Amino acid sequence: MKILADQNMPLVEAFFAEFGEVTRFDGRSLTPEQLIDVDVLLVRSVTKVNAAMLQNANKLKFVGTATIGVDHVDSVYLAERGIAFSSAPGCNAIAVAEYVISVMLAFSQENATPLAGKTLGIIGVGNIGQCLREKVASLGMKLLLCDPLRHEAGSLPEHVDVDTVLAEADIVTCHVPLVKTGAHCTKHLIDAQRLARLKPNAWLINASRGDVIDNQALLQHLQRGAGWQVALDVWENEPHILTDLLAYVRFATVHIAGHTLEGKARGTQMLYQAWCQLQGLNADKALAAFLPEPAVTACQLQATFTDADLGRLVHLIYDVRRDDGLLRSRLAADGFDYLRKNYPVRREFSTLTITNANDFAPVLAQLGFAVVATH
Ligand SMILES: NC(=O)C1=CN([C@@H]2O[C@H](COP(=O)(O)OP(=O)(O)OC[C@H]3O[C@@H](n4cnc5c(N)ncnc54)[C@H](O)[C@@H]3O)[C@@H](O)[C@H]2O)C=CC1
Ligand SMILES: O=C(O)C(=O)[C@H](O)COP(=O)(O)O
Repeated sequence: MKILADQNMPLVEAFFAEFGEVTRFDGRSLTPEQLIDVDVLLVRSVTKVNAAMLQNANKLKFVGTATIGVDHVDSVYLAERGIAFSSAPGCNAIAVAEYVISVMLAFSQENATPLAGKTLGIIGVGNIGQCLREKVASLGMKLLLCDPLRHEAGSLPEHVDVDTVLAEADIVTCHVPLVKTGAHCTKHLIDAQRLARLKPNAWLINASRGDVIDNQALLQHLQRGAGWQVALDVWENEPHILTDLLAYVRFATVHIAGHTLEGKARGTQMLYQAWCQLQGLNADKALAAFLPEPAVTACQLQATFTDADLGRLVHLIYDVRRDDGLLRSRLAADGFDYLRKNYPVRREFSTLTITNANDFAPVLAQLGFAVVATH
């Protein structure tokens, strides 16, 4: 059996080698010819899987994307061809939520203003939005939650509309899927008019898809002097991003919000599980067996630890400024995709065990750290 897998997907050999021969490909330059005689295709977000790509796929039984987003896959076409399809819902939700927390704490430090008391607006309260909502629950922030689909389904009674979020939140973060048509279209959900609703000193974060915010409109607002602080992980027209924006964006990263080692590896594991289910097999391989020991695993707090140290602790595990620095120093020389492919290892908060947390135990546990109870 032939398995074709994106070269940026970890652990494919560990999970899939028992089923056949694994060959790797470059996600952006896959051609239809490479799909001849292939049984299983495993992609990431940069590969368009559609009728044109699959025109020569004579044996394809299964397509898996090790991502949350599915806007690059024509799932209707796959269903018509009888090709099974699976994505990896929630695989890197923790990573994206931790990216947002790192951004907010960095903004908080740089502006010498605490997060407590601020209003955080979350647009899209699915796996990522919900994970973020839970992680920040002990930080003393007021939350405004916007998800019309969940509201209509009766699972988010506290929903507020997007215009209210934009007008009232101090921090706005986007976690919607990219949907290009229909009543809940999200392409340019935040357009020039909606941007104009933002508070003068708002912090705006996008780690969903670049097209959700009209990048030209954002640039024009910022050039005209809008005082927002902006963090963009995703951009319109990746990898050829609007570089004029960089001068106005405080934290600019190369679509890596979800790229913890755990998040990427979980994506592969979920495809392995989906493939096993399709084959009627037991999925008995565990992810933990394949993950390396993190470089830092334990941290003991001192009695002098205060609220102001929370940012330092979070940034010990993940500081968005590292990735902003990589983009700014290396984008011109190396390019967007090279930086994504060679992304330095990043681990989740849960890999750090904290002792002596005392009064900070609840907030740190809520954020996702492994807190050792003290008596
Ligand atoms: N930057 C990165 O590295 C990553 C980006 N993503 C992006 O984040 C998106 C969201 O991920 P999840 O939360 O896991 O997806 P999800 O499908 O669990 O949740 C998305 C939520 O957005 C809501 N939604 C849809 N249209 C909306 C609208 N017009 N206004 C407000 N809410 C709306 C849905 O009802 C749903 O609850 C993904 O589709 C993907 O594009 C995901 C992972 C990593
Ligand atoms: O899961 C998603 O959706 C994402 O955006 C990924 O985390 C990042 O995409 P790729 O690494 O697959 O390009």
